[in-house]
Amino acid sequence: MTPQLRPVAPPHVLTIAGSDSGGGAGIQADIKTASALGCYGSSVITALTAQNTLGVQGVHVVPPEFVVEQLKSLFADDLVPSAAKLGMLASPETITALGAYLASLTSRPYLVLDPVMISTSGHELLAHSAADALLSDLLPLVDLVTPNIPEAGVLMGTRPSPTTLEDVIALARELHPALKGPALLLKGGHLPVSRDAVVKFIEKEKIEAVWLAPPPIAVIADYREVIGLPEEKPDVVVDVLLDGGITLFVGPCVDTSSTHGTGCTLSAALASCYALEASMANGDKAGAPRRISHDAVRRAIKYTQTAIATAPKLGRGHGPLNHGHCAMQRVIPAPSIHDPTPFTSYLIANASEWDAYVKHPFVIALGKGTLSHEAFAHYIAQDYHYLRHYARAHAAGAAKADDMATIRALADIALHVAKESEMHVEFCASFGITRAALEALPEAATTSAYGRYVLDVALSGDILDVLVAVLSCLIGYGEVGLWLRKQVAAGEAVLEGNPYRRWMEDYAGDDFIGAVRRGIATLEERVVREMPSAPKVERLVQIFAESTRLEKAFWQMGLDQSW
Ligand SMILES: Cc1ncc(COP(=O)(O)O)c(N)n1
Repeated sequence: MTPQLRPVAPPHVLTIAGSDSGGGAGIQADIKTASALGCYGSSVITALTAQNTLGVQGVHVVPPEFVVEQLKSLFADDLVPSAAKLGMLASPETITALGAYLASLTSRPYLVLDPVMISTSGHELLAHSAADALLSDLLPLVDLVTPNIPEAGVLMGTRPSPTTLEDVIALARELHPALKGPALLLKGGHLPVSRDAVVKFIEKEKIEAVWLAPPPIAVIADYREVIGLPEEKPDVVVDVLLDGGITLFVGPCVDTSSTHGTGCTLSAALASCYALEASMANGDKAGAPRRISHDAVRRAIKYTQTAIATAPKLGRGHGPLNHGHCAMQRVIPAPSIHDPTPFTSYLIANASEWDAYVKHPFVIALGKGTLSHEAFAHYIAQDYHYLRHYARAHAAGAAKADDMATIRALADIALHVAKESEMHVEFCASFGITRAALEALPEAATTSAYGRYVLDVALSGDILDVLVAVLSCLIGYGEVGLWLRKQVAAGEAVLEGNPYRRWMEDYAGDDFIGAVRRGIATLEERVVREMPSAPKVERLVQIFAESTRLEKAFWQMGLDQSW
């Protein structure tokens, strides 16, 4: 199935950097990153490099006036980015020209500067003497700067050679005020350390750490100490964020030579994650806070790490990263004020039987009060059976969730379903079917097919599968409830004297609609967090379409009173 592209404007992220003919770093890495993270990428090119995984064979610097001309084309009230990253700036003249242009803007995009100086292959991409121009002309305008340890040394005018985490943090603390403005993310990739060292440090200094690597296991560390073993080997990379406070981002150290373009990728991911968050908060308008959240930093680092860990082995030297590992975000944008529930909208748009389900003849007859008692009684008794499976599916989902919010959301719905089933018992009583008779009634084939499909997905799938399998029923009934309410207002359905009035009011009521909203929010948050791959999205689309088809068959079973 081909996912439909949805007409939602993605946040715009600009890269001001050099071109890498090899495609692993510079402009090429940045645009791939922006696209993979669901942003629109544009570029202002400062230099062309003849480059591959082995090294840089040549550099052709773009005249500074032409760099500014490119910027003017974008900012001429046409393609104005909400965030920009600056990478290889090539010359002090370009830095000065860029600084003057950016300072002249009435509203600057959020700016992330990766002070690229030397390529991984050892080629000088910006003379160290340009550090002064960076410090005086550009850094005061920038919101976040992301040097690695050697680049931090050049900006400080010293040659520090930190050997411990303490040294790295001291370097960050010394450099930050010298930058005169921007937040600092000092990347620790050049000095992997052990998890033990991180734990000791954060406990001693009482500072916050965000663990992207498996967190340390205290009893194992304790055991090592007791039996006198040396500390664990250096297996994590610590990036230090100074933004008023200090936070360590601790990620796994991946043993690989595929690291070409890592700095470019991370800074582009930071600009993208900022832009995504700003678009969620402010609909991509000016006035978003010029401060990147720790969650956005965590997401950008996580994206980059996965790109390193899954890098294809290309070329004979330092290979490029795998930028496309979460490229599905191109078609499923993050929630924004334009569309707060893009993933749910996407699932519905791809479920061809959605309308046939929510506007089924059973529903129409129920709204008019013309549905036969027998048809409704058959339906409600089977729905009682279905709800057992449905409640179990939520409980299975709660058992698979790994965070309290999701556990609570799913357990709440399981409980809600159990309560909802009491309405069925009461309805059945009014039709002369006792609770005992109801429970003894066999499941119709359609009930088994649907109930057990949902349960099967819940037991065999992951948490996203569960959330999607139960969604069609949850939001479909809310949709039916609200649609019937509108039909009543339009004179197409009736409440007065309708034997199914309570059913209609329950599914349009605040209690049920609140559960629908919470279900949608849980799914949308999860999708943003997990960034599922394109094949995973296809699987989710298929699960939703299948449960929608089975929902439609369920109404039909009621009409036909079939077993
Ligand atoms: C055009 C350009 N920009 C930046 C880098 C730095 O990337 P790396 O340090 O991974 O070589 C590069 N090699 N080429």
